[in-house]
Amino acid sequence: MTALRSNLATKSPQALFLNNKNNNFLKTHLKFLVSFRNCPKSRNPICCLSNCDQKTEFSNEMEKNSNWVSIESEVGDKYVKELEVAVKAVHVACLLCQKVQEDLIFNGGDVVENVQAKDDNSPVTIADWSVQATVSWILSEAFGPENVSIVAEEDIESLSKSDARSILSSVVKTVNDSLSSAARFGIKPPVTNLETAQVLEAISRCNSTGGPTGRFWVLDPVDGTLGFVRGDQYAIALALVENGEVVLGVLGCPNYPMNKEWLNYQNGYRRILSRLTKPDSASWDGNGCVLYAKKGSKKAWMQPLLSGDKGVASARQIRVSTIDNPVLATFCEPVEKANSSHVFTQGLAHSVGLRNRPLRVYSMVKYAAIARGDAEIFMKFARAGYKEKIWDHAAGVVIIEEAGGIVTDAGGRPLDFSKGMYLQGLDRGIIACAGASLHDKIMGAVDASWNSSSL
Ligand SMILES: Nc1ncnc2c1ncn2[C@@H]1O[C@H](COP(=O)(O)OS(=O)(=O)O)[C@@H](OP(=O)(O)O)[C@H]1O
Ligand SMILES: [Mg+2]
Ligand SMILES: [Mg+2]
Ligand SMILES: [Mg+2]
Repeated sequence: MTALRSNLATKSPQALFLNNKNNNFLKTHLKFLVSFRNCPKSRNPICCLSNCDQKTEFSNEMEKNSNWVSIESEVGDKYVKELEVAVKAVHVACLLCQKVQEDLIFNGGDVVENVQAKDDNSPVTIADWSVQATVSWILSEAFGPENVSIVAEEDIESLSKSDARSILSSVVKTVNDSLSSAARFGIKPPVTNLETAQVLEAISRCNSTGGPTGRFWVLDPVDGTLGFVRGDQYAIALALVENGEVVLGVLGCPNYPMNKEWLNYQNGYRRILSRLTKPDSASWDGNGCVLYAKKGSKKAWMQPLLSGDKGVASARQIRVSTIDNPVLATFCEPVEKANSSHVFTQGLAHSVGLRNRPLRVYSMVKYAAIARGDAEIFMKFARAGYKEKIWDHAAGVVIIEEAGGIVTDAGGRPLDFSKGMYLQGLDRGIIACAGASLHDKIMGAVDASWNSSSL
């Protein structure tokens, strides 16, 4: 494992609200009775723990610490528990990442030590491994390890080597710190801290290779690791695939606040700095957001990321933009030219009349921007031979689709999540749009410019 010394830093760096229809979480996990009253803020029925007459020690602790807002649940009965657990796990993971990122960028965290290079020279950090271990542990606890199959990005090969002892102990500490404060999300922490072997086991348990049948989770513990180490945007992406179809998607975007203006800041370092130095600023709405959707519900939701001790609002529905005129549309693409051809998309943008500057943002935050209506088009054209991985797209695709958008390859076919860890058979690139009319225009432009491109 080689330490990554390249210029990573060159850019400087609830009360338990539960819908009363589907409080499976309480029934299956907390094992105590609840009563309901109407929440004045959300007008939804909320779980009123203080009225419980069968409180356990755990529930008392939960009440003290919990500021969890749960699922606005018009999602139907299927996958309710899966969605609740997934959203909670992503909240926990977001807070974990925020802490590690702040430590890395502002508290003198050791970049050389804590950011490593993989064989393909892409970065991996203690946050990537820690999130993978944490989410894997939470899913296994909730559903039983024998029922949980996960396809995820990271493995333990390099982490298990003798020269990685220090980074491994940082991962173990980060996982335990994160799980010990997970009660605020209604997750029961481990009775005692996880041992190193248990953390390694949780990471390596994510060794499913996916496929066309059965059920598996798809996890990108930190998507946009480069953005993460540069103090910029990144995402935590968790999806559930059943019989080759993405049925749930949850996307945590810790640096993408509810207020979209902050996304346009060109300097990620400053964006985070603002959060640290201006917590009371009127225009600063604090933390990031968590988006989620269930296939077929025709609804996608966004919750504010909970910072721990603050009160919270409930989720709100999100919808793609109604803009269908390319002149007014904004398109997103990867920051790194190596990940998608900026030259090709520039030509294409010109040919369809896109005038706005492209929004270059790391990670699946691009999918989030389309789903929230903050941008209209996402294009990714990787170099020939690059195989897109399912964890880089699964959660984002279902969220955009349920928010009213369209995601296909450049041949107009839906992305195929049934062929293992790669998006096999992808035609040229990925195009996500806020609506059918924009999508048609972009598809036409791709066909017109493809043969003259060098891709
Ligand atoms: N060469 C190449 N071509 C295409 N795609 C690649 C390439 N290398 C990496 N990746 C994958 O891209 C993920 C990050 O994608 P982004 O769209 O966020 O790109 S960028 O960071 O904004 O440039 C990134 O995800 P993470 O590893 O989770 O950060 C990779 O899976
Ligand atoms: Mg990724
Ligand atoms: Mg990743
Ligand atoms: Mg990676």
